[in-house]
Amino acid sequence: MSEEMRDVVRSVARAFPTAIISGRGREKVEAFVQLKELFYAGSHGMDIAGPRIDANGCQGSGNEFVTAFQPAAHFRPLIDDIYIQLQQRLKEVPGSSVEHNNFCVSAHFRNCPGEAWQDVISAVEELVAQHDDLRMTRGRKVVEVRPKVDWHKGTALSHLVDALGLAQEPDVVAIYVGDDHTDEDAFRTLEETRRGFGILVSTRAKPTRARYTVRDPACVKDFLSGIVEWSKSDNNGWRAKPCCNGWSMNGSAAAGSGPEEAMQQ
Ligand SMILES: O=P(O)(O)OC[C@H]1O[C@H](O[C@H]2O[C@H](CO)[C@@H](O)[C@H](O)[C@H]2O)[C@H](O)[C@@H](O)[C@@H]1O
Repeated sequence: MSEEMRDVVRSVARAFPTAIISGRGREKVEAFVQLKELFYAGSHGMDIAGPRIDANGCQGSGNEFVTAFQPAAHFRPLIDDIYIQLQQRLKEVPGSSVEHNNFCVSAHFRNCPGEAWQDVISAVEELVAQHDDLRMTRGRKVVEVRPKVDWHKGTALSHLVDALGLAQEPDVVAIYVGDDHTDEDAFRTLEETRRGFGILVSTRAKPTRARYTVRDPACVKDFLSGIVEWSKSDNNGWRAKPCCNGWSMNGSAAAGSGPEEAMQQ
């Protein structure tokens, strides 16, 4: 993550509750992003943590994160075992690699020569077939083993909205930005619950449940900067709150339009 992107994400998180929801293990994402203002959901949302909140609902002064929710915690021993087994099975497949993401395991084939990627998929399929409580999902040049629980990036997003007490708030709009196949779960959830909208990051036109598309991370940064500017305007109802669940108000009032208008700029 560039420093410019980190700065703008920090500014967004200081204005509104902001989360990173990723397929990676949570601590990897935290180490990569390095922002204590955020909520983090690793393992496709199966490992959720956020900043410590004090009794008044304000963000505490410490840097420590509070682990808030791990809906597949009991799967951890099985996932550890699957990681070892997959390493064993794929050690002869050139270019393959296996990654432990806490509550799921990724088998990568991005660097496989020729048709070797098919061996990766076959190995994962065979392993998953031996366990009724596991399923295989696909990402970009990666297949993953996940617990068969009804939990994904979309349910994690809904959980955060509920847990932060925002579900009943009028005029709250959740915005989810993502570029991966697995982000479609969150786009779909927002569309179905009408809690907000998704933004797909892609240079190619493709089927998506996201309402909008932007080309690349530079466009995402511009959009987030627009959100930060809008947050300073009188149109932002959160400005009336002294503090709330991990964000605090700062910056001066400025004329601005809504998030959707920022999207279209
Ligand atoms: O954060 P997400 O969009 O949910 O991505 C989750 C995956 O992230 C990592 O894979 C991605 O980066 C790899 C290179 O570092 C690339 O080969 C892969 O195509 C990308 O999806 C992570 O390695 C995977 O385990 C996660 O599933």
